[in-house]
Amino acid sequence: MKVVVGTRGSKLALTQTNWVIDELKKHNPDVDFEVKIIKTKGDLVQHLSLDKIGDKGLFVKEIEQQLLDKEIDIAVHSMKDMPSCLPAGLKFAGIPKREDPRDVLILKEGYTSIDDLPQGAKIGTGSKRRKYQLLKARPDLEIVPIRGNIDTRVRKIEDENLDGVVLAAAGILRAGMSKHISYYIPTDVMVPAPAQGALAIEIRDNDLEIENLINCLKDEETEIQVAAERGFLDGVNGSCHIPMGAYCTIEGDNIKLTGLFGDEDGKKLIIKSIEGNSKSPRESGIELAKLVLKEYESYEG
Ligand SMILES: NCc1[nH]cc(CCC(=O)O)c1CC(=O)O
Repeated sequence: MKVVVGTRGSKLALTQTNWVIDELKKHNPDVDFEVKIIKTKGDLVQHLSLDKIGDKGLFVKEIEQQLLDKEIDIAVHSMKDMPSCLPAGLKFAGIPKREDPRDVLILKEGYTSIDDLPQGAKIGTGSKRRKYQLLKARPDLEIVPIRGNIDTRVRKIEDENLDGVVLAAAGILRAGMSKHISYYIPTDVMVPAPAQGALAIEIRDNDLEIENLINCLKDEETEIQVAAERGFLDGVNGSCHIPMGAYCTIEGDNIKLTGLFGDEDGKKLIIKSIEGNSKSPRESGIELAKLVLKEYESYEG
């Protein structure tokens, strides 16, 4: 059997895709895998701020079309880049074990955490979720909008004379760049993006053969976390124009889900947690979203 795996061409996307293929090969030594790199709209507008172009699915549409057209059999993405709804005819296969969900600071030499940054230090990030949570901890910081792939963003510390940048631990770790990490931001200081650190393996929804092939990678705890966090995302109808995040932890049959939601300019920023059952994580996400939206409507500041 030959299986074609579609992916974006960024270093992170290729690393993630090769990881998936290597894992699948361990369980299916007789299958031939081929990587097909696909350019997406998101790759073509690297210079624009995501806030300005940001329709959902910027990095996935072209890849999904190739799945539907049977040009590829599997697409590998970062789950956090996936819109809530997949096109008709596609679905997620089993979700592999999540990488570290936290955000990290990559800082200029000498600095080691949020607390020892000098007054007014310049930190680069294009994400409102990261920006307003950083400002909550350190209102004096100057947040500088940046974009680009991981290498580019790390390089901007020197090129744009920043004191640091915020990135997902997962991307840095997968890219083998852990030595750059100065500080892991605790999830109670910075709520991660929904499903940050998890991979999405997308397939045709009637392709049983491929679905079974991927089942060996499935991690049940990750699937529970992703269902809860993406339930929250759907419930608040989140986008990249507002600060929004969600993080789920599991203890036995119980889950704890924390959601973050705010307005475009960070004046309202709500963080709320609920407990729920690990058998109905998505329902907890939707319930938390309702509670957060209610609080948002009556927010006094
Ligand atoms: N928004 C781009 C993106 N999509 C996935 C990751 C990192 C890997 C992950 O979160 O799974 C990144 C980079 C980042 O946010 O630092």
